[in-house]
Amino acid sequence: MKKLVIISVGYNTAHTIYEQLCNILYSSVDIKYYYSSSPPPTNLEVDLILYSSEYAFERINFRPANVPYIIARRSINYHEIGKLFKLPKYSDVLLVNDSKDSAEETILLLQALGIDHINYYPYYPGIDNYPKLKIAITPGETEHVPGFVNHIIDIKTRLVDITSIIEILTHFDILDKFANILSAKYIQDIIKLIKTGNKLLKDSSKMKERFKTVINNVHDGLIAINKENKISVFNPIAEKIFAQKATKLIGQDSENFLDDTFFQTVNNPRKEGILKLPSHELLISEIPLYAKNSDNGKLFVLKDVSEIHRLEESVRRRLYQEQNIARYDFSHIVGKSPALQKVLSLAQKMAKSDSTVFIQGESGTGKELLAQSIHNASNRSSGPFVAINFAALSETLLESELFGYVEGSFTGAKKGGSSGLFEAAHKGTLFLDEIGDAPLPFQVKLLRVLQERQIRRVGSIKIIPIDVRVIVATNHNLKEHIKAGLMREDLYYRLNVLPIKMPALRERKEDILPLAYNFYKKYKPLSLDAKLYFSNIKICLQNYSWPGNIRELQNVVEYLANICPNEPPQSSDLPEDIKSEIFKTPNDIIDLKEEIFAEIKRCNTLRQPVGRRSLAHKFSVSENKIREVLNVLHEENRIQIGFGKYSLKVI
Ligand SMILES: Nc1ncnc2c1ncn2[C@@H]1O[C@H](COP(=O)(O)OP(=O)(O)OP(=O)(O)O)[C@@H](O)[C@H]1O
Repeated sequence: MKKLVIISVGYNTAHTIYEQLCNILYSSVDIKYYYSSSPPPTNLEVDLILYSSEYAFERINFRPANVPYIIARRSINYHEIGKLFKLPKYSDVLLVNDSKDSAEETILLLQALGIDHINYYPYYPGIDNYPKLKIAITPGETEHVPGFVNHIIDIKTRLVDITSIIEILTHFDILDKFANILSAKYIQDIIKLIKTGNKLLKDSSKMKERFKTVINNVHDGLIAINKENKISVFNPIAEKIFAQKATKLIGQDSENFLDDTFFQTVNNPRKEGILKLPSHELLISEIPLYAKNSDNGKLFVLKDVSEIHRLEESVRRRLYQEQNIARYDFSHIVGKSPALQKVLSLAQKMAKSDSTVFIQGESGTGKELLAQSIHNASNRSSGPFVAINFAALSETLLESELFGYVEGSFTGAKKGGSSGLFEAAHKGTLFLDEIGDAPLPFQVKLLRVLQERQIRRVGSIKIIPIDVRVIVATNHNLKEHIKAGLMREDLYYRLNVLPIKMPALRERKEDILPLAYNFYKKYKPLSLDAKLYFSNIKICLQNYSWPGNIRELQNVVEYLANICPNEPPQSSDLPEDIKSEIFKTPNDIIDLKEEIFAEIKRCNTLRQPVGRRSLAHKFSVSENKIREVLNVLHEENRIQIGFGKYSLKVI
């Protein structure tokens, strides 16, 4: 069996990389690992050496003659970085690693991933000038964290990234055999990441959004070409980008598929460039495979440029939220339906007052968007907008998070104590989301604070006055909650001062298409005309009940933009949930459908006029019923619907 040796400075890194590679290669390659305090024997038999970093390569003097080597490119351990999102903006932290280079490299990597709301200060053994900070972040090197730090965030050892793993597989000539496992592992990693994101969902749904941003960062197209210039890897994202199946291309000469323009794009010293395709633009990076000792082909990493813009936008948006700023105002609320316009005009009046607004509405109808808009139209707009989600905060955390605490008030309390979210909202607006989920014992305290407009930090006797405008939101029927003993009646009446109800999307069908166009333009700014894009599925979108409201519509548009990036989707391309609901046709329509279809066909053959009115007359049903039947036939792609007497045609 071929032998691979991992060389690293510390044990943690060596062991983590060993586990990662065993997971992929266990039956085909014999893997061993060594590190500075357990160096490899000089007579070691080895076919390939993997140095964990440039630093390990320089530091550990193990260079057997004629043995090829790879210096690993390493990526952040995506499972762990959720912890960093919880740090407030501009936190000063030490980034602790085993060397200057690795500390600086980790900082760059984290920043490149969009985690740039923190001020990082590198720290490593031997450094002589550093701030004495309380928080340290380290990728698995906890033993180097200095004693004055009292909060260590271990984001665990960085893993070998997919491009280096492909280099290793190529070297052992087993890339073809493992390509599938590799992409499966890669996908598994992403699935794990999504699972972590789901766990965090309990903490906050916003956290999940941020996770998604990171997941998207690893969703790149990959094409590998071996030294004979044949395509050896063509991952699912590349399949989508080029609308080609990997099974057709693997083993083919790359020149038969990728033309000169593709190769010219990366023919520059940076090995990177933008390729303009008719429907979108791609950022292509070329990575030589196993370049150190011999040419073993190359890997191309493809990123959709509009996707990069979208990610940047979304990271920026998250950071705004971090700063307690309301990002949206009434101009961001899309929709002209009378139901929505009525709500907006009421909300604009409410914005001028300082009384508590009580927003009721199903999940995903835009309650937070409305709350932010009210804040921005109020005379508190230059003050903070602080959102608290009761569904996301555990009962034990609530009090300290909201009211703050003093040093020593409970185990784990920070030195010097901390202010709470009520104080953070001083002179601004406090948005209490999912108020129906606030635990009963806490409701008493909340009521007192709302009445007295003053708080006391946990463990303190000092009273702090607060000047906040309160907006609450709920998707529950709180009167039912009161009956069920889940909500205090006195709190309910304290909050229900200016009630306003966000209508569900199915109650304002006129807004569905404008919203869909709006989201599509955001996802694919360079693509097809939005109206044209949705032309085949307009009726389906309008007929669906949208239980998840605008958030669900947003997701469906994103889904379609991925599934049908280059051509307008058909009704068959819609997600299963939607298809199963809208194609569930009532019996009377099924009974009529075939007869009406036969009648249209007969009229078309005889070149006789046929329209809604004549059909309603012939079958003695209302024109509305005929319209429903025609819509079903149209969705089934059996007829075309136009205008006038000859408007109906069998396809
Ligand atoms: N009228 C609208 N125009 C454009 N985007 C909208 C509109 N309404 C909602 N959205 C978008 O839909 C998503 C869901 O909105 P939001 O978070 O405000 O809903 P919510 O009712 O507060 O949901 P939940 O009850 O689940 O917290 C957000 O991304 C928001 O920007």
